Amino acid sequence: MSEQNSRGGDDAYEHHGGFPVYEPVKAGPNFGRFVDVFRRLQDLAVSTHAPDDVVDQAIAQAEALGDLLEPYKVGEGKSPAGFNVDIPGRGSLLLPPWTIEKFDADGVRERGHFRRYHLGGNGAVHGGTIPLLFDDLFGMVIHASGRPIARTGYLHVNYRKITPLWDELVVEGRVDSVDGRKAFCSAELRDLDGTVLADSEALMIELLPGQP
Ligand SMILES: CCCCC/C=C\C/C=C\C/C=C\C/C=C\CCCC(=O)SCCNC(=O)CCNC(=O)[C@H](O)C(C)(C)COP(=O)(O)OP(=O)(O)OC[C@H]1O[C@@H](n2cnc3c(N)ncnc32)[C@H](O)[C@@H]1OP(=O)(O)O
Repeated sequence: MSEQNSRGGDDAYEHHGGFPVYEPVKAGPNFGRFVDVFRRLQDLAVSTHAPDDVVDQAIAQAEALGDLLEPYKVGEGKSPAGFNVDIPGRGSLLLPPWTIEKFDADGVRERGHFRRYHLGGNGAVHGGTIPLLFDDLFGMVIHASGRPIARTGYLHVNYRKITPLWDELVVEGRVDSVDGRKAFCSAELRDLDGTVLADSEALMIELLPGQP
């Protein structure tokens, strides 16, 4: 069934701007573990200082792994990475390993942690990782609200406290108001005591037909 957009259109193509209509790519039973193994390697790649011969062995083994996987490369929208909401970070290594707790029209909440890979300085999460979390959340907020596909016009982040690695944290966002194609959104990142570590406001702009 097609849905109406803010201009009253009801065409499925219009709903997706210039995006292709993706079919869900279901992950196999071992894909979550596949992602976990690579997350461990990402952490180790940025937290080890191994002797040269060990680095040489790691290069050889990683190249062998690359050769194993290379024949299975697929285009955008054809890999389970990024499309499986039951896997932390939807199975995408770009995203931190957060899990969706709430996904409905009045907002989206996710719970998770940052890892060594996301280190900035002096034990804190890298300041560029937090906008990534918010930006992706706002994409899902738009999707959950039933609005047509949108891109981020602006994303403002206030860093209120140091965000720690490894601690369980919660992020929650919603659409606050809508003006034609423009959806004004907000979100907060909190620790489990409820302290706000960062908050964000974003303008999500509905794509016109054919816009990439
Ligand atoms: C991916 C699928 C995964 C599926 C998995 C399954 C479930 C998950 C569910 C959902 C998916 C979840 C996540 C998706 C992933 C990521 C989401 C993040 C989204 C992004 O990460 S996306 C990348 C960063 N994003 C860009 O790469 C945008 C580059 N940009 C443009 O592409 C154009 O900019 C465009 C097309 C946006 C607009 O262009 P345009 O020409 O159509 O429109 P125009 O400029 O006229 O603006 C219209 C009105 O917005 C006002 N306006 C514009 N910009 C403003 C600003 N900065 N400040 C204040 N107002 C602004 C104007 O003033 C006017 O306002 P008014 O109408 O009142 O005059």
